[in-house]
Amino acid sequence: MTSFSPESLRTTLGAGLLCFPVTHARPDLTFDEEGYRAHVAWQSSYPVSGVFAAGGTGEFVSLTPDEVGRVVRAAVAATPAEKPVVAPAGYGTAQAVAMARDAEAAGAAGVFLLPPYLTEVSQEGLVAHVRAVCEATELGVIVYHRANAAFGFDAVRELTDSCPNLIGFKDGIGDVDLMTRIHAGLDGRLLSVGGLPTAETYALPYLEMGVTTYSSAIFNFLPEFALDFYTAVRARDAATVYRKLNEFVLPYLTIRDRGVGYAVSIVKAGLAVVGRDPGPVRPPLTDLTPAERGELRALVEKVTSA
Ligand SMILES: O=C([O-])C(=O)C[C@H](O)[C@@H](O)C(=O)[O-]
Repeated sequence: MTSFSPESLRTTLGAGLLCFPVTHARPDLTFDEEGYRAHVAWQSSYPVSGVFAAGGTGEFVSLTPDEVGRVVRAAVAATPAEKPVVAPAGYGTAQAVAMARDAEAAGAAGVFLLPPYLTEVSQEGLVAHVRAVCEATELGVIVYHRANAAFGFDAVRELTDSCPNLIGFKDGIGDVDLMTRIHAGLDGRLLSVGGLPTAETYALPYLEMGVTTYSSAIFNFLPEFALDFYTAVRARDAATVYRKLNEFVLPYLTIRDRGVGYAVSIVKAGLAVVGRDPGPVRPPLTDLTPAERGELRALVEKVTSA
């Protein structure tokens, strides 16, 4: 059982960088639990504020519900007890509710609610979906504003009024208007999380909208770089942030943007480049080509030898 109340989870997560580990796969695409545990143990030995198992970067969409349970339990086992592990929930409402319940049983400290699968959704339906998940668990819940789960401000306010354990809002759309409304209108009720692909790109301007933390996929393979970047953001050290954007993040985006879905594939490639190969991505994602991996290697070597 977790020692984190929804309120203590909100405060803890907001105080540092968030770790979103990739999910390790063997060449035959089965879950490589041993490799995953070693990776999470390494990642959570750094001063991150929380570990989000099997999120977008963790290829949630390609895992079966049974595998999600195994990944969450492996993450809980590999993470020091004082750090919260947040478990994913998603697909339709019934499946998301079942995952939220299992998160508690697995020893997770919170639930990360990913967008419903496939269908278009109305604001009313989205509110009912989130409310059902919040009511199914005592854990703090963070919703992911992305794709078809595009919340309007009224829906967010309605949910904060009716769901005391809704603690966080992660923006994966780049919705400046909404993030400003949440910051200005909800008086810190929700933890705002920066969650766009390669979140470092937006971290400094987002801080002005009360977004004190973000999910760093780069942290998977360049933890020191990602933590130094986060420290510079929180210190509002714009010169350092822009130097680091120029030396690594922006050229990295150029490689990432060569392929659809590469925001995740490039992270697994980055780990392979630093000698910690997590195995291939699962379909429908595709791996970087050898030439693209070579470019990434040159970029990583430049930033690690500087
Ligand atoms: O659900 C996820 O895994 C994310 O969206 C987090 C990523 O880490 C993203 O913020 C990024 O690519 O930096």
